[in-house]
Amino acid sequence: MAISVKTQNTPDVETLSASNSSPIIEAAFSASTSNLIELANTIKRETERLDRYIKDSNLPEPSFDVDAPLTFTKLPDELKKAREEVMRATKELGTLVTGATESIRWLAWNVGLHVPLLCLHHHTDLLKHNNSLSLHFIYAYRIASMVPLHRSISFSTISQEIGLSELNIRRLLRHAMTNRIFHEPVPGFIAHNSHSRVLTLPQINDWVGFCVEDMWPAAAETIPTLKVYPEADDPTKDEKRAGRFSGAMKSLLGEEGYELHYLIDGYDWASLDAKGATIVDVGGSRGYVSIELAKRFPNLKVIVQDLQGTVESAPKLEGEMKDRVKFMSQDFFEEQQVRGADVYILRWIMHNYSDKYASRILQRLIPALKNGARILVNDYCLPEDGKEVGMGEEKLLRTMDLVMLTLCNAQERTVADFRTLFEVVDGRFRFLGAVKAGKMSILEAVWEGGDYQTLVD
Ligand SMILES: C[S@@+](CC[C@H](N)C(=O)[O-])C[C@H]1O[C@@H](n2cnc3c(N)ncnc32)[C@H](O)[C@@H]1O
Repeated sequence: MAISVKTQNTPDVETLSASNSSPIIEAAFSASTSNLIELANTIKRETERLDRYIKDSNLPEPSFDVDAPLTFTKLPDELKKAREEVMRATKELGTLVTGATESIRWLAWNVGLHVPLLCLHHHTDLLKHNNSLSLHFIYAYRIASMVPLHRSISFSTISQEIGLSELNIRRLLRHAMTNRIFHEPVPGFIAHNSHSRVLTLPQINDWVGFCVEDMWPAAAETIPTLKVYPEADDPTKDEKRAGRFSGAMKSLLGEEGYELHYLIDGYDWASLDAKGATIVDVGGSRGYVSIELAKRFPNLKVIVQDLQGTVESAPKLEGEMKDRVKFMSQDFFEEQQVRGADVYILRWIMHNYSDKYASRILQRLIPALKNGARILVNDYCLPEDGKEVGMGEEKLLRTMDLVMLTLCNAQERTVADFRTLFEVVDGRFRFLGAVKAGKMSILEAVWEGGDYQTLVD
């Protein structure tokens, strides 16, 4: 399937700085700045739409109550935008009424009072250092699982259990409460609310641990490290941290925009199914993408590849699924063993590596490719100019890019970066473009070199 792509002409630095000082651009910029009433009206209008939907559908109201739903209700497509608008406008209005000086002061200090927690931006809010401090305490001392769900517990009991002074427990937990994590129903006693209960979920706990114990210290070291190692393109290895990172990333899977149907419905698998195509899921983990594909398309044959340990922990399949979904160990930095497949999928792989290593992954595929073979990359795509996605989503993508630098010496890429990567690896790849699929994109290239036999034999 050919995917069309919008070509981008990136202005060079001189053009940019010249155009930045242009009065026309400045006028357009200030005209596009929302005023307070407009923002407030947007919040009111869109909140009313959400509220109406919740009432009409007899859904529980969002609240901080301990038994309140832990995620905002799943919305029909036409209302998803309303929720995004409420989050965007609330944040913008808060920032405007805070003013530039106070905004920057408190951004650095990180009180973040007007920033909604656990909304679209919660990934980035967890990175703020004072929020990280109180969250780190809760994570490191397992406070969320120590507090009974429907009863309160005193600071002094916690103090006896964990051997920290009551003073320090109180100040750390009362800071967390300013972020709506726990509440103090009577002085000296804390109890769960919905935002603290969420910390008892294992994958959210992994996410928080990964933010406060891996990303937070790593972020503080990033600039000093860049001064010593300006290239920053070799992958880092730490088994314990890699495990927590993987758990944290899996907690994203249930979230809006990451669901598998975006990949399954976002590509023409039906044509491949019609010809009984073979798909190789490179770095396919325990096969959850491939198993879904095989369930939906009964003639596809899928080979899931990963490192030995992961393959050994893959689920044992039964019946005809066992015949169509195979697991094999394959290091993607070694020559690809499955020759002549129709499609090689790289889902959530390339963003883990700098260009130096991502290009090796593509190179190792080449000896196995037949003419016309497709390479599908399912990954985030950075916006080219900040205008393709909303501010919230752009923040998420740009933060993810910094996280990949901080943690893995890796990077997110724009569509143009992916195109260049394929072209630089081998001119016989023809890059076909990208389509947006939820929060990620599906990028496609076709191999127009000879068949693997002629290359290898
Ligand atoms: C971020 S996960 C992506 C998993 C899966 N593709 C998905 O979409 O969820 C990266 C996967 O690459 C695997 N991996 C890491 N290094 C590898 C290597 N050198 N060769 C093959 N697989 C590797 C990991 O075990 C893990 O399953």
